[in-house]
Amino acid sequence: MKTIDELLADGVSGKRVFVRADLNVPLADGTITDDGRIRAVLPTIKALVDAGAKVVVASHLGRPKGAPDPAFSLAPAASRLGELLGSAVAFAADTVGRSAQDTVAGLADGQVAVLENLRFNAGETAKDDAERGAFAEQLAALADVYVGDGFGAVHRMHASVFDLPKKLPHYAGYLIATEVGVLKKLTEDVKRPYVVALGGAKVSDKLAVIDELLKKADRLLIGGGMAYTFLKAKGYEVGISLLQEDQVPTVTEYMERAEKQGVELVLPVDVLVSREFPDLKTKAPADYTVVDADKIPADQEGLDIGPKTRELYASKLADAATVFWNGPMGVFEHPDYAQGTAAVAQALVDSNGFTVVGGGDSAAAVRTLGFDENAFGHISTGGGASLEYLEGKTLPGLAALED
Ligand SMILES: Nc1ncnc2c1ncn2[C@@H]1O[C@H](COP(=O)(O)OP(=O)(O)OP(=O)(O)O)[C@@H](O)[C@H]1O
Ligand SMILES: O=C(O)[C@H](O)COP(=O)(O)O
Repeated sequence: MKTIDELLADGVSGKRVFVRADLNVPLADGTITDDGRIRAVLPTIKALVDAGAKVVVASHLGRPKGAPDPAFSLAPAASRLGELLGSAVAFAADTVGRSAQDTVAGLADGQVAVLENLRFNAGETAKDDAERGAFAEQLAALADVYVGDGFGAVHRMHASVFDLPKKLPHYAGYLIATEVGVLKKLTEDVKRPYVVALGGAKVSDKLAVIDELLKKADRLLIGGGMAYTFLKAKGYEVGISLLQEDQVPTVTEYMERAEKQGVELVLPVDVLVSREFPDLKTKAPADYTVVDADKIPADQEGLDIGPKTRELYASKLADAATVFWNGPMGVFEHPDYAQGTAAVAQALVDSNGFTVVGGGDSAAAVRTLGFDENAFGHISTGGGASLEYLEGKTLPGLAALED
């Protein structure tokens, strides 16, 4: 994989450099609640600015349905990027249309533009190679060189991640180089016990990873929205909790395999349940109760791990030599449901092992709950991406940069 240092050594002054970043930041009412992913790509953008490149930054945000949707505009991320750079950043109101073309054409050397959300175009995420390729062609017309630095999205077979680098000279940015360097350590000689904690809400994406983790980890702790598919597989009532019903047989098989292979698969023993999802805007006190994991009422949903589980998970993390944690243990955006996530974060801070936190929301949770980033071995910007990397999968965005 050629890195940005080689590009800089060759000189990029006056060249249009397309930087595929992951600016998929958490937003509340249009305000960024954690800018970690923007800060993570700054070294790459700054180096290009200093070298006199015309920097064209592109990213997705959320999961809009292939058409413009103001709720998913990248405008807040563009203005935050400008603040962090300390200079104005141009913003194109579309991704490949007239606004993008004019904005890029108007860039002076050392200036930065951000394009509107890549996923406002159906071609970005299209399954059809030709459709993706056609969109990549339009993106390629905006640049001379490609720098891949959106680590959080490298597991996606998307036009800007996979097809575009094939059409332009391509390099890996500093973030991708750092992320791969650290995660590689977890795939090569991992120190044991190796404990993996999994939670979050992207359950269908992440359940598949367990298949591979069962071969690698000594202990798996399951929390967050992921836990309820396991509790269901144990035959428990999960009420209206997040559930991947079609995955129940697979999860049953995982539990059997874990037992056979001597991998400890640890599930919540108690949970915080409520009749309603909390108000994340007002953060009004939630109306919840603590119940044992086999006593979830049919009309309620599990929104965090309970106090007994917090203690149990902390004890299961205490002797770990290596920890990988992806996905909050509960709806941490509301203070009443942040306790499980905070307990796991604290256990990592207390650990003497090498600790890695992966995921946009997990990283945001750690920071918004007031933990010092330096207390962790590494905070990865990729959730699904880091999990799939650990799985040993070929990631489209890395494969394209290696070509
Ligand atoms: N029990 C639960 N029910 C519903 N949502 C939950 C539950 N537990 C956690 N969540 C939600 O999971 C979300 C984070 O999940 P996600 O899988 O996206 O995490 P991540 O891996 O850190 O991020 P990413 O994969 O996007 O980088 C949070 O918004 C949180 O509120
Ligand atoms: O948040 C993430 O994990 C990345 O930005 C990728 O987003 P996606 O899961 O919507 O592809």
